[in-house]
Amino acid sequence: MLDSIATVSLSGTLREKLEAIADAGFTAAEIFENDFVASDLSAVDLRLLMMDLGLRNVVYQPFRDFEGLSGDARIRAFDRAERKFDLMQAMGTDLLLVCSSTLEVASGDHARIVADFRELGERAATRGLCIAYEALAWGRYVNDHRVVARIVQQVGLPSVGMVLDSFHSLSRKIPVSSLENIDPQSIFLVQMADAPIMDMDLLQWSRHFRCMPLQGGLPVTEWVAALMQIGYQGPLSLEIFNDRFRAGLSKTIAVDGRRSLIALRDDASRLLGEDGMLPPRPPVELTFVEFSAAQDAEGVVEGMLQAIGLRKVGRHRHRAVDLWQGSENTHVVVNRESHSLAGSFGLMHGQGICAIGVRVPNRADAAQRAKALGMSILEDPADNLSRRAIPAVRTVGGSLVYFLDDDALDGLWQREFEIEMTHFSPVAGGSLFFDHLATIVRYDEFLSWLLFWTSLFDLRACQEVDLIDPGGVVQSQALENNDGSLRLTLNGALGTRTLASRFERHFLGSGYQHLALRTDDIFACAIRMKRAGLPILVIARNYYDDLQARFGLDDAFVARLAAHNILYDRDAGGGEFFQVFSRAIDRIFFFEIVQRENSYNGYGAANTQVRLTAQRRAGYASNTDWFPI
Ligand SMILES: O=C(O)c1ccc(O)c(O)c1
Ligand SMILES: [Mg+2]
Repeated sequence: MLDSIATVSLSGTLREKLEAIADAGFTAAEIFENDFVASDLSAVDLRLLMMDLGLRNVVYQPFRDFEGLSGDARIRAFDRAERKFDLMQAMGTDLLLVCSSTLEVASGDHARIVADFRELGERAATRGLCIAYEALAWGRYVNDHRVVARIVQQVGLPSVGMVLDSFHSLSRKIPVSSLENIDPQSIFLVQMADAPIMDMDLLQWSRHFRCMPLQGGLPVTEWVAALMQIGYQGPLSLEIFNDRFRAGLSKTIAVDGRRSLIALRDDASRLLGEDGMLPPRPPVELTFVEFSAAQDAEGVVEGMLQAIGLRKVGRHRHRAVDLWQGSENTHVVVNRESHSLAGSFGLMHGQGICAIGVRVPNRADAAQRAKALGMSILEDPADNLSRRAIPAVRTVGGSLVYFLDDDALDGLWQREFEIEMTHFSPVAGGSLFFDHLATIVRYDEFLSWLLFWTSLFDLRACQEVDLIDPGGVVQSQALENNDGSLRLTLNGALGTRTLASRFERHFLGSGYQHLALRTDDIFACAIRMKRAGLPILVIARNYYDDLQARFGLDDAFVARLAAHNILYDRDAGGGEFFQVFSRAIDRIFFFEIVQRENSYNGYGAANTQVRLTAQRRAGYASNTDWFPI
């Protein structure tokens, strides 16, 4: 099958778009009319450029408001089509996409529409060209691919077929099973787009929020599986109208597009019970996080870890790297090597998390999947703390994810570190476990991050929520695996005045903004942190009054929460959530301590405006604080 993408999906000039498309490994492209009209390339230039780039021109599109007209308007529509045929022959494509009419003056009479397409098909055939009819979800009379299939069948010409566009069909909830009745020979092109589930006007949804497969919530995998099952072997072509893609880098978006199609085909063949084309998504669990602390002469990172209640348990045998633990299986590496990836990362971004390690069943398979998805793999990074080769993948923001399997983990810490505490015992107040990692992502990279994680690992994308920062709105989406052993949040700001955007400016890009550690006793932890002098984010009194009214909490409990600046949330099932935040290191990185009770599964979104406002206030506070945020 050809992998294709419509030029409308990317930013840039037509030439830039096509170069990015070819570089990403696509073998075909759709030429969107507006891109051609605005270009200084002639149709012949375009043909030569695409030939040079090794791209097949699968379609010229869209041809609008053609069918159901009468009199002069009909004659004009055919004249317009002939001009497009001239262009197509010069630019080297044999397919014109005709999307269903939105015109009020047009007729919806099927016999007339069939007659129009028969005549258009006959005229196209004399030039060796073909016509593909597409039902726009908001087409005035024709807005369902089942109707298009009937019309195409009635036209009965080999030069007239259909375009199936997953968005138009799935946004209208047309059952995937309807594909079973379609003759695959009549499908001239399949356009692929996913979209987040939203209840909105179809045209607006389509023009602004389409996204790539694996970035949205439509059943696109089932859709492709159904197409495979009826024997469709033509191109799959991404056609994505998305505001963020138009603002993003064409190279990045094109690479994402290929990644999305590779994962989609693999998922679809697995759904059909066939072997996949790449190793399957491995189950994952977060096993360590690594801080870059080469520039941290004052030991602020370690001071905070200590105050929170992690314990330093060992030192690397050959490197300036310390090992900390919060529990038996919660490892935090503090890397003070300046001549290292961690050191370079710290120079560039400041102190923070430069790598994480995840446990997978087989590290080579995980690396092979990442590679097949076009991700950058370091087979054995120089920073690897082990003498065994441990592959790592580079995230969208440049930090690393190490793949560790049981073989790599076997004796890893004991072998490589001088361990002072062979049997880990937690400090008073109990163990600390990884809860989640919050990432700040650039607005135009949000969907790239989403695709990175969902194509690589088996993670569920939760419903996106809007967080209100005093400086603007932040879009937030959580990704989590089945048992919660890997939880990530992606947070992208639309404006430039939020805490998230300040992070971007100080950090220079996308990265981890805070690490949430889970305790079984938040009050004990809060007392310990206070004694240790950890600067805690101060929460305003109004919040606690509101909390009491909202949940009917008793005075003593609310007083305890307030005394320790602990935020509280409760879900419909009686699950409870407690959160407390540290101030930030270098205006960038901070810690959150949480406690989850009764299977609370959220992230305290209801508290986020209060937290972000407190952080904003702290930002104005005097610089005499330990870590001014
Ligand atoms: O939004 C549109 O107008 C439009 C045009 C062409 C397409 O193929 C499509 O899916 C949508
Ligand atoms: Mg389309």
